[in-house]
Amino acid sequence: MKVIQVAHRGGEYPVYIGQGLLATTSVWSRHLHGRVLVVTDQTVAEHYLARLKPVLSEIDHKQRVILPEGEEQKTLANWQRLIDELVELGAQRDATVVALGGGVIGDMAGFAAAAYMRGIGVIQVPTTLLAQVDAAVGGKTGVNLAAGKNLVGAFHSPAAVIVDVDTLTTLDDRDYRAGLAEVVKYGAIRDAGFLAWLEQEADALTARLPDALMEAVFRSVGNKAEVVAADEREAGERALLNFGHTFGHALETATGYQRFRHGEAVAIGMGLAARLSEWLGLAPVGTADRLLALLRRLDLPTELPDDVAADRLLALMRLDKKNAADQIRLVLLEDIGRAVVRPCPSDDIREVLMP
Ligand SMILES: NC(=O)c1ccc[n+]([C@@H]2O[C@H](COP(=O)([O-])OP(=O)(O)OC[C@H]3O[C@@H](n4cnc5c(N)ncnc54)[C@H](O)[C@@H]3O)[C@@H](O)[C@H]2O)c1
Ligand SMILES: O=C(O)C(=O)C[C@@H](O)[C@H](O)[C@H](O)COP(=O)(O)O
Ligand SMILES: [Zn+2]
Repeated sequence: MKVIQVAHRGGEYPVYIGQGLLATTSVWSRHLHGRVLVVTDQTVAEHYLARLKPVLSEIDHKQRVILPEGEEQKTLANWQRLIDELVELGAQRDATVVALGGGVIGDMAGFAAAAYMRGIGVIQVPTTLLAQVDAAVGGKTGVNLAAGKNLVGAFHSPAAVIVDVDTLTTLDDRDYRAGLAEVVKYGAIRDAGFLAWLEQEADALTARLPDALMEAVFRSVGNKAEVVAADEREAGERALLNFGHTFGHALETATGYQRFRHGEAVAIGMGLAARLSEWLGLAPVGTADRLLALLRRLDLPTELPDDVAADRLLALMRLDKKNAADQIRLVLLEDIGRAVVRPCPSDDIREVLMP
């Protein structure tokens, strides 16, 4: 097992990465306090809820809630359901929420923990690649609105993150590949050496070879941990983690959170942001093609669908949380491994939305 410590304003928390951790009581014991609410979704419950038995057997007051799955379920209504479950459990300030699942469960359960009694503990137990390399670390929690992605939420650091890479064996191909998009993101924005390694290991990664996969998870979490420790509340550098997301979130919202996985929308968005970076003369010619080639090798989508209008996407991008002074602010590349945030006029953005 490897452990990465993540610093935050209240102290630090460990991210444990290894095999068989769901049932390793010694990893869990010092982080479980008070009454325990385990939050998961149907598919994850079928695969993994029983594995928590040894860990939960000593807890007298516990409850589990199994939510319907999918991005369209990351709603205030389901968040409210979690709050109601905490009340019914008699959870007090010392209670613990266990978020067992992908990023949807992690964001929603984390937000319930952030809000209930103004904040109780949460242990993030990510079971998708995307959640292991990104969503579970850093304390961003929240839900979507019909008007926009993650528009309601809070920063709430977990007490611990338990990454059991064994869970990735049951993940379907589409969700696995979606997770690779966020892995590529770290290489693109801040770690050119990692991107070169990903190019070398693309086949091993699509085949889920254990050594390559473990290395990808570890290096991704390391990158994320460094960024969020330096800028927990997104006052500066953390915004770079939003590379591809301004386009991606607009695409997810425009399609009712039902057509694209988050990672797929981010892959399309990273391609657009890279093309725009080149068109603006910010990144050297060839930067976008290199990134797009890697995304395609990983079987990720890179093109906008024909039936989503550019003006609809632009309208949704105006609601992005990075914006200020009525300007859309985008994460752009200066090169592979170097990113910046820049205000961008709509006419420039149209260049890549309507090429
Ligand atoms: N908080 C953050 O910093 C952050 C970062 C990145 C993404 N996110 C959010 O994460 C969400 C996307 O997360 P996701 O890609 O994990 O999607 P998800 O949570 O919807 O999970 C995808 C699917 O995989 C299934 N699943 C989960 N684990 C499984 C396993 N081990 N075996 C088989 N099936 C399994 C789920 O039931 C679901 O159907 C988005 O809402 C995104 O906004 C948040
Ligand atoms: O941790 C962050 O910061 C990120 O931006 C990571 C993103 O991958 C993630 O999708 C996040 O939820 C986006 O946050 P938002 O603030 O743009 O909604
Ligand atoms: Zn993301």
